[in-house]
Amino acid sequence: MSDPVPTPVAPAAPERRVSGVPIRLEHVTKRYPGQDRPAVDDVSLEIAAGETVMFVGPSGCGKTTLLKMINRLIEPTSGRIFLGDEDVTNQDPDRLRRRIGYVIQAGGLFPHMTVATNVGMVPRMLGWEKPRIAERIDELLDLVGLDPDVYRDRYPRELSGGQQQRVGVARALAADPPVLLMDEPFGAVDPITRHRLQDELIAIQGEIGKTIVFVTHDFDEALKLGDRIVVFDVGARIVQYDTPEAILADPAEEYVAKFVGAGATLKQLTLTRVNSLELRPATTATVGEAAAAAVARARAAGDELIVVLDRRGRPISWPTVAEVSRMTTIPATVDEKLPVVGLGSTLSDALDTMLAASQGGAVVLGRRDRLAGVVTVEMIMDVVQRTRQEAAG
Ligand SMILES: Nc1ncnc2c1ncn2[C@@H]1O[C@H](COP(=O)(O)OP(=O)(O)OP(=O)(O)O)[C@@H](O)[C@H]1O
Repeated sequence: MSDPVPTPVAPAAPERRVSGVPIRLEHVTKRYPGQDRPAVDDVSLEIAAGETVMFVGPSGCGKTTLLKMINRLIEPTSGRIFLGDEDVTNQDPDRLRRRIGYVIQAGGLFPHMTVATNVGMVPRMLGWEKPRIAERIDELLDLVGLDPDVYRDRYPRELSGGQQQRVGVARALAADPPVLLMDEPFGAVDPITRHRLQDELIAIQGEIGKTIVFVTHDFDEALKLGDRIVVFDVGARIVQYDTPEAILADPAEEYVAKFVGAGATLKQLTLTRVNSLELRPATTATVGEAAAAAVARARAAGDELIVVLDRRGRPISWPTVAEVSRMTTIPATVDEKLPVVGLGSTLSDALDTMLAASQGGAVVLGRRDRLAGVVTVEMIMDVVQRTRQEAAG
C-alpha cells in the first residue's frame, strides 16, 4: 500500500477567507466490474481547507472516477473519505451531496426550469423559506456576474454557453457548501469565454474560500486556477502534487516535464497575473453624462481612450477621444467585443484577449466587475523582456 501523500507545506495566502473544509482520501480504490486493473488504485491524498486543487493527467487515468467518489456519485470499492474530521464514506449520499457543490460541463442545468428554479433547487430541498431562497438566488446571480432582474426568469436555452456555466456555478454554491467539485466545467465554451469564466472563478473564490477540486485536460488552466496541482498517471497514481510554480520549476518525472512543455518564458506569462502589474488608471465617463466633459478630462490626462461605465460602475465600452468628441452625451451602448480581463487573469490571457479584439490594451475588472485600470501590450512585453534578461543571468 502506498503512503498517504500529505498536503505540501506552503500555506495558502494568509489573508484569504476560508469557508471550506479539508478533504482526506485514505487508500481509496475503485474497481469497475469486468476491468482487470482498478481505475483508481489505492490513492491517498489530503486537500487543505480553502484551496483549489487541480486534477490533471492523461485521458482515462481515473481523474473523474476519483472526483466522483468524493460526492459518492461513484461508490469506492475500498478506502475511506473524510470531510474535515468526519468520515463520510458511509454517509447517506443525498445528504452528503447537499454539502458538496458539483459543477459539470455546460452547467448541467435542467432545461425546463428557469434560472431561479435551477439555482434554488438545493435550498428548496433543504426546506428554506421562500423569501430566503429568493434573496439567495439574487445574491448568487450577482456573485457570478448575471443581473438577477434580467436573468432570473430565463430558461437555460435563452442563455449563452458561458452564462449557463455561470448559473451552474451559482447553483452549486446555493446552499453554501464547504466543498465544490468541478468536472471540466469550462471544457465546452470558446477560449475567450473560458478565460473570463476562469477569471470570475478566481474572483469568486477570493470572496468565498471554498475547498475546490477541479478536473481539467488543460495544463494552462491548471496553472492558472490551482493553488496546487495533482498530476496523475494510470490508476490515478499520483506523480506529483505541488504548487504550479514548483511543478514548472522542477517537474517530477519526464512525463510531467513533457506535460509542462517547452517555452518557459511564455509559461511565465501563465503564472504572472494582471494584479501584479502596476495598472494604468483610465479616464472614465458614465452613461448619460455630457461627452464634452469626458473629452476634457481625457485630454487633461493625456488619454486617447475613455472607458465608459454603466450606472453600476461596470465598463461597457472603450471609445477613442475622437469618437466621444462627436457625441453629445455618453451612450449606453454595450460593446460586445470590449477586451476585458480580471485582476486574476494571467498575462497570457490578457494577450489573447487583446489579440482577439485587435486592440493594444484591455480593460481590467476588479471586484464585482468594477473598473480596476487598464493593461497594455507594452506592459506585458516589459515582463517578457525582464524574464528573458533574468533567465540569461
Ligand atoms: N462505468 C464504468 N465502467 C467501467 N469502466 C469505467 C467506467 N467509468 C470509467 N471507466 C474506466 O475507468 C478508467 C478511468 O476513467 P475516468 O473517467 O475516471 O478517467 P479520466 O482520467 O477522468 O478520463 P478523461 O480525462 O478521459 O475524462 C478508464 O479506463 C475508463 O475506461
